[in-house]
Amino acid sequence: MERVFHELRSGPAGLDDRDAARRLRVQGPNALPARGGASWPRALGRQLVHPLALLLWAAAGLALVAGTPVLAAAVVVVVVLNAGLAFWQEQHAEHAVAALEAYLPVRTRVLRGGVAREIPASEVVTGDVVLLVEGAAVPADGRLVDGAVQVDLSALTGESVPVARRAGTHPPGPPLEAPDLVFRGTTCTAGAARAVVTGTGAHTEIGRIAALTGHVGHHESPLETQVRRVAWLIAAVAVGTGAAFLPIGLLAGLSFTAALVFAIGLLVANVPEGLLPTITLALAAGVRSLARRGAVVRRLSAVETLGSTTVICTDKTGTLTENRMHPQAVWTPAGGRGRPDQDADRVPVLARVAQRCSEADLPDPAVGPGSGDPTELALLALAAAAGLDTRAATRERDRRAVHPFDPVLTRMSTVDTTPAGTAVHTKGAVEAVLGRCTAVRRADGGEDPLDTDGRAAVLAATAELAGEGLRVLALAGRPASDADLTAAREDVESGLVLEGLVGLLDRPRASVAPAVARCHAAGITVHVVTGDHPVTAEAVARSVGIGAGGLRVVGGDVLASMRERELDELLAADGEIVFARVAPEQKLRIVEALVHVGEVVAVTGDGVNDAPALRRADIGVAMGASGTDVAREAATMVLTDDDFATIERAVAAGRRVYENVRKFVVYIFAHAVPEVVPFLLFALSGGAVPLGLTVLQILAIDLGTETLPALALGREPAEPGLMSRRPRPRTEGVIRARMLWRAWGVLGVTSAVLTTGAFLLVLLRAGWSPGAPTGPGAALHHAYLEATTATFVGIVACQIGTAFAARTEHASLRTVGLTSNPLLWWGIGFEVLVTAAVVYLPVAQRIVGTVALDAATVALLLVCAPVVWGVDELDRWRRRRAEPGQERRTP
Ligand SMILES: Nc1ncnc2c1ncn2[C@@H]1O[C@H](COP(=O)(O)OP(=O)(O)OP(=O)(O)O)[C@@H](O)[C@H]1O
Repeated sequence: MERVFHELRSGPAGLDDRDAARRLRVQGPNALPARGGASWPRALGRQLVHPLALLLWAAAGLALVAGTPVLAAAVVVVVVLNAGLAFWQEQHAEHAVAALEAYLPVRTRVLRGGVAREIPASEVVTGDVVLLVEGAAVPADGRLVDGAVQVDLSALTGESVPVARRAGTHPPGPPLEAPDLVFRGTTCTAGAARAVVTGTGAHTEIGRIAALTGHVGHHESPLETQVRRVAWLIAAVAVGTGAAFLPIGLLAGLSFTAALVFAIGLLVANVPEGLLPTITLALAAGVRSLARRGAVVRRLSAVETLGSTTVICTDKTGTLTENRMHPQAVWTPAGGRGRPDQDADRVPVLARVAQRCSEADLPDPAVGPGSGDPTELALLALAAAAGLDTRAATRERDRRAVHPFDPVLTRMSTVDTTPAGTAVHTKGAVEAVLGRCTAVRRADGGEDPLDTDGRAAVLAATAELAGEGLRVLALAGRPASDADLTAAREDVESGLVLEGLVGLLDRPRASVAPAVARCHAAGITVHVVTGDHPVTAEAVARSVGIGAGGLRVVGGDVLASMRERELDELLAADGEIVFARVAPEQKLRIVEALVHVGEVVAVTGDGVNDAPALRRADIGVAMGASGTDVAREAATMVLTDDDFATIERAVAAGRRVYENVRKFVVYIFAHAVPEVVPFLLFALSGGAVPLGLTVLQILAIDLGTETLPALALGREPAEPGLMSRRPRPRTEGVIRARMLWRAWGVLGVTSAVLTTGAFLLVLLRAGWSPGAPTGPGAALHHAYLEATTATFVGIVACQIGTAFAARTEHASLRTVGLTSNPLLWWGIGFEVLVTAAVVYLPVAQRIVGTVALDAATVALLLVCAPVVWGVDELDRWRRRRAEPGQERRTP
């Protein structure tokens, strides 16, 4: 041991502050090396060669072979610009996820100059002595110098069974198997130990495993998988339509080259190559805005699952309540109920137990801010108010043995030296302590045996306090002998004398009741899963509105005796449930049953034992402020403020992102109809009606005018009524039949009628009749160019109308406000500029085949925008009237 300290120029008291600061400057922060910035060319390259891009490259090749270099070049421009945009979107998304780490600073406890101190894990240096406790992440590689812990090495070895590590022996062998070494990236699942840091940052085992450094990588979410499939389906349809156009075009009298050019145009226009990156970016934007509001989502794909949450299983303490406890009531067998500040005679006996049986530190200007479990802090406050010495140092000095708080036993005991001799001190849940008592304290300090009446009196007092929502703790003690120092826990915690009860008030957070109400409106069921007393839990649940439509209370013992089928039936029935006195392991059972009955479950947790339930749930929610590192690692989402209301906000955000994806899918799909109809008309009329749109005009729409409004729709604020609808069924695809009907049948057809009408109107105005020649050199050629330009401008105008229509799925545009998405206005502004350039700039005119339009025609075309929007607005109004309240759940 001395050797390792000597080598690291440190000691059992750790480093002093100046030495640590110096080492930090020399060694650099304890951070893993960032991923190489040089990977961007590859990322960009990937966008150029993904399958849809390859399809477009093939189209460009065909265009070249067909002798139309302008078209080939245009397609290449489409591919390159799209790749650039996709690359930018992906980088943006990746940065958003990487930046999340800043919201979750990992802290760790170290000894500096002999004093325990909490510091950011990034400031740990070699030679630091780190204090490892249950639930803590190991911040750096080190060697244990004291104590023993169980560590979960799965991040390094893949082996999920925790292994024991203890100070002492250090036989030769591979470091990962050394019995006294611990590693960064692993977590302690039990025990307590001190370790001296031997390596930080890149000089750790995990730092060496380069592959692990990029763990924030992007896995395709179910949403993206679905959309990718749809994109492929549409690509296949596009290829099919293109291929079908070839013979049709030939039959209608086109030359082979012209038919091929149009076939390629159709294909390029309809391949939805920009869809996927737009979705990734929308998810990332969702993740970023969530992080700013207290919910750090650790996977992009979780955002969409969040939106379909049907059940939230929440803790009580800290999540529904403030986690700041105050002694509100005391009760002693001799004196009965009293208030701690008024009935001073009842306090001292309780205070003596509270003073000793604790691991918390009250805030003290001389030592530092307080720390520890709020229950213990409240009891210590009671002891301090009674004038007892509550300093941790005094407590440690007098302590002879400790049996730590065990969430299954729900009690804790210590054996301490006191002025009156050695004594056992026990505190815990009333049932857990009362069962170990054989006597109660009399007013004169003597003892009375605990008989049935005495027991009934204690339970009645407990029920009364718990009914007021108080957390009730029983305090007990007895004189100890030397045998108690080494005796088993069962024996130490036996023959106790009950001193009395303390009722602690932990107020519900003000934000919770409204959030619960919003969950109910959104069709989400809220169950409470708590280790606390059933009556306390029920009172707190009711006070925040949980169980407004029926509340059942199920104790951990009842739960333990239930068969799986019974549990399934219990959970499938209506109403909400308080699971009380639940052991952490039972949480997993509840979550599994909920998943089994088809619910989408979000579950909260903070302890080491909660990790399996957090992993099993669809959304595991860990507490960032009070939870353990182990719970954070297992969770999908970490709440930086531990507040239940944040979960509800995250669900709302999840729903919003999902709906926004649908919005831009509607928008992107809608333009296919007005683009394809001119080709159909040409083919079906056997060439009597000339083609209403040129291939390059289609490309100009796809490229210049469409992308930005689609991106803006991904940022659309929440639509009114979003949280008064039922959760989306897990099986429901992002693209629904009704949505396609809206995109193609309503928006698409309206646009097609308008733009084709405009095209024919311009031709007819110039004296055209079906079959009249319109090709180069013909008298009607200029009118024909004017007419195709009108189609082009018409489609852009229709898309502007579509963008406004797509902003809401159900509500009217009035309810969201015309200006509530400024990004969309910017997008449309850009769209208009590009269109004007294409129509009026001579170079563009030459390439795209447009001619300048007169003001009257432009004015006429602009009317298309409000018409398309208006038709959809009417359709939404009709749907809202046809199904009033169908989307709402009866409360
Ligand atoms: N430090 C402690 N010492 C002794 N007993 C305790 C201590 N903390 C809690 N208890 C008792 O154990 C019971 C269960 O506590 P536990 O911490 O498991 O519940 P919880 O997790 O705080 O509740 P929730 O699930 O609502 O957050 C409490 O009702 C209390 O009676």
